[in-house]
Amino acid sequence: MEQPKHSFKSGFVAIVGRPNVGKSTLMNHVIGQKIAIMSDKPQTTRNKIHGVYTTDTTQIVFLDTPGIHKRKSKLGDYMNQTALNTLNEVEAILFLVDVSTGLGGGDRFVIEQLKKVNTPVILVMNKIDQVHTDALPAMIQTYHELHEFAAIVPISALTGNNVDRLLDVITTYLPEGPQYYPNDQITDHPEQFVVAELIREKILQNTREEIPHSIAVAIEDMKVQDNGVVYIAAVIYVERDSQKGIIIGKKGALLKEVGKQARADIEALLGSKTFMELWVKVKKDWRNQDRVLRDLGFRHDA
Ligand SMILES: Nc1nc2c(ncn2[C@@H]2O[C@H](COP(=O)(O)OP(=O)(O)OP(=O)(O)O)[C@@H](O)[C@H]2O)c(=O)[nH]1
Repeated sequence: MEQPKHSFKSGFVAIVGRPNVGKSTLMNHVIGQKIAIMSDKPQTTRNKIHGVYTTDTTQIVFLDTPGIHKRKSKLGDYMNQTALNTLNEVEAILFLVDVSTGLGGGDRFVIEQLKKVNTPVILVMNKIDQVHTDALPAMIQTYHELHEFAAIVPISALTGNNVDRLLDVITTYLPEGPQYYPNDQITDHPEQFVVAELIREKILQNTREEIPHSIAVAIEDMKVQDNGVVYIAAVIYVERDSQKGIIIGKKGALLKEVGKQARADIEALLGSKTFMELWVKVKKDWRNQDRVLRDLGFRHDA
């Protein structure tokens, strides 16, 4: 994946909210025809990707964080540590509430969890088509007193009212970053693109110009093992033997460091322990080989 020439902003945003507040409706509206990735396979990881919104200048990856919605578990009133880890890692959290039913116990529970993380929380007051606008200021005040939200955006996910503004607000919280996903690729394995991109990023961060941005990372295997650990086998493709040597480093030191740094990010993203194997292979002129490009999940315009 080439780095875009102009500045590109990207990042992960978690959506939280009790059942029925309109999370799926919002996603359908935002992603619409631009739907890039929707996995209907049973979850291989705990953080499901809801959808990916891509424009010329931005990519927002929306994550579902199932753990936070649970009021009770076997351990009682406990909070899923995985969900908390995710919420700490994302750029922003969208907290959806339903203004037509008002503030409920479910909302209060989620707010308590949100207080445990430092990530900016955008309060999204959904279903404003169901209430008179005069009623909104008092509702906003009620939420305002419960938590210090980074922003409060009233919307109707159903009609699309004010959703553009919500996207603008989200964008202000995104750092400059790569386009993690291709524009129009439909895949059952959305996580693999991100995992590959994170490994590639760590290689570039740990090397100098001698390793071009054109290196590619292909995920050969990614599966959840019986013990819950996600096994990842990845191949790093370079064009020359000298590049292979650089990436492996003295006694494998550089590759080890790349693996360590990538794993930390990947574990935070997936919410699971991982075991990762990395290989470096030389594939001369791989950039000109169409089939290889497709195997690597590359866009044709890349
Ligand atoms: N009037 C109105 N109805 C909405 C709006 N957004 C969602 N709904 C309706 O609310 C219901 C629940 O919406 P969903 O998008 O399924 O809610 P969800 O949060 O994804 O629900 P879970 O999957 O149970 O977590 C559906 O009947 C939607 O049509 C809105 O802005 N206005």
